Amino acid sequence: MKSVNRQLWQRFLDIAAPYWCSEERWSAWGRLALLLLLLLGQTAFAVLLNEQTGEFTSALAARDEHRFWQAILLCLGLLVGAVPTYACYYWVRDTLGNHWRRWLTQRFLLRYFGDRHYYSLNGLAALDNPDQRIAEDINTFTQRSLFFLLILIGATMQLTAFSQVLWGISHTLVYFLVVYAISGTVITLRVYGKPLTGLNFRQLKREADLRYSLVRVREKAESIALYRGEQQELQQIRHRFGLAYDNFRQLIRGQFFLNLFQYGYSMLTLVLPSMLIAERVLSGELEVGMAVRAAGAFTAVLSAVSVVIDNFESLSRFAAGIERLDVFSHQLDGPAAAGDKRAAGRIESIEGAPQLALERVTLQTPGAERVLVRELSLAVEPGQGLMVVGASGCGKSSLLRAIVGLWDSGSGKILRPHPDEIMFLPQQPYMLLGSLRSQLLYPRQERQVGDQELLALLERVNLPDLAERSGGLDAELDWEKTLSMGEQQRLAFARLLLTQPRYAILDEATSALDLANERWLYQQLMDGQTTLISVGHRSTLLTYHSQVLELDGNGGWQTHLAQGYRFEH
Ligand SMILES: Nc1ncnc2c1ncn2[C@@H]1O[C@H](COP(=O)(O)OP(=O)(O)OP(=O)(O)O)[C@@H](O)[C@H]1O
Repeated sequence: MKSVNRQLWQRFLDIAAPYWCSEERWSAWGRLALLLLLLLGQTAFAVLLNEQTGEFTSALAARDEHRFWQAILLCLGLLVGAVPTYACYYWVRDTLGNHWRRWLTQRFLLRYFGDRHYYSLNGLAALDNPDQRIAEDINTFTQRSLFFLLILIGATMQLTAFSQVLWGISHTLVYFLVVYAISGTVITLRVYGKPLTGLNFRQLKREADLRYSLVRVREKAESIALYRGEQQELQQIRHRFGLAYDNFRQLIRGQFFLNLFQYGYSMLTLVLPSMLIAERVLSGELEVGMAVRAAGAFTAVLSAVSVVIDNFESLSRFAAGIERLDVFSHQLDGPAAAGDKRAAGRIESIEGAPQLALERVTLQTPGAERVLVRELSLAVEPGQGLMVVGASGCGKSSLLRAIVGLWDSGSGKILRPHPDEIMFLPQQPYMLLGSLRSQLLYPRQERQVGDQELLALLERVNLPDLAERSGGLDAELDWEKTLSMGEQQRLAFARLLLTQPRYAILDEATSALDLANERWLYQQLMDGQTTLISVGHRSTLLTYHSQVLELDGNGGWQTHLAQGYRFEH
């Protein structure tokens, strides 16, 4: 238990500490200091109010009108200061939490998009739902961290302030409290600690899985509708909901036993302090008001020493969230940090080379299940296009992935020009959410290109009326749903013509087009300075390339001159 807790504490620090040392540290520490001041104010007001409550109760018992009204007036005066102190406390706390969340989200996002982790971590079994971790777990982390930090500090202040009051009234009550609180905390941690944290961890995952399956239905609505796959989807979503539901049922059960313990523990204290000092009040040694003060101080000290017990449910949820963020953070630090002992080696990458070349490249699938290409060496000189051919599943797309650096399992060396000089067109074009203008400029939105040039570009890819019928270059539509696959492929080609990279890698990028359109687009590309590397199943494409690389699917390969090559696939 001890080592688990220490680990958790370390994990917490790993995630939390960078913000407090960052460029925002001064405002962060400033806000925290203000919060502590406000907390101190809260404790002071609580002590003073408790004192005056005892005072006017004693005044009532003594039927002393003057003393009573004096205490009431003082109480009201204290409230004038207490109310804004309490309200400001929450305002400052939540503002600090919000700033921390912004900073931490930004940091995770940069790491997620850096080194293309969003791609390499995709589908990793150890890392479910990174989206939920970024959108929700970070928010919960920052809010809960402040919440617990402050209640711990608040509890310490409360303990210091009220235990003095209580000590002045009765030593027995203090001794009793210490034993009572320690035993309660130990029982809670021992009995409920692990199971509740585990259940909360699973709950977060299952809720995220459920949401993801619903998002998928929204994204793939048309395919599901065409297949009439509603029953299958419904079953799948029900299954995921069932898992979340069952886990939550277990959580409720665990929570029930925790509540039984918590309420038994705290309700006993309604009578215990009065029982322990009753004799001294009855004998006249203490005033009645003292009993009220003692009860108030007792409750305050008890809630201070019982913070773990009282907040155990949310603490276990917090611990589960820390674990999820910690795993995510380690995955973002790279495979070595995440403990990924991949069987295969890595293909070395050299960027900024004058031309594309492969030196003794052996390419494997990411999990090293299959060797797709063995010891491949070739160079693609400028103007000398390469066409990759072979039967379906032999590894053509995978080789292209390796060429652009997405896959690197294997050995050998790939030399490639600077990434800005290469553009990849996948078979399924990516249509971003945004205007027609941003589709054309993607992925470099910052370029200043005039409307006339963009309209001319649309004409060049045989989409002359697209802007007009869509409502102009700035119209925002769901392009993936409103354009046919062939139109999307032509739009993607327009990006290529606009960018005019030195190398274009086309993975069946014209598969949905008729031959005339395909010929027209390739011809446009040939007029520029772009060297092509294509995967395709049509022999008509050979014309635009100088060499052919043929893969046999078992690691074997052969190169041929494109001219005179006989297409067999
Ligand atoms: N992420 C992955 N993990 C493991 N294996 C994969 C992965 N992606 C693809 N594969 C496997 O790698 C092999 C090559 O796939 P690839 O997509 O490169 O084939 P291809 O030659 O482009 O096929 P097609 O002509 O049908 O598009 C296939 O057997 C495929 O199942």
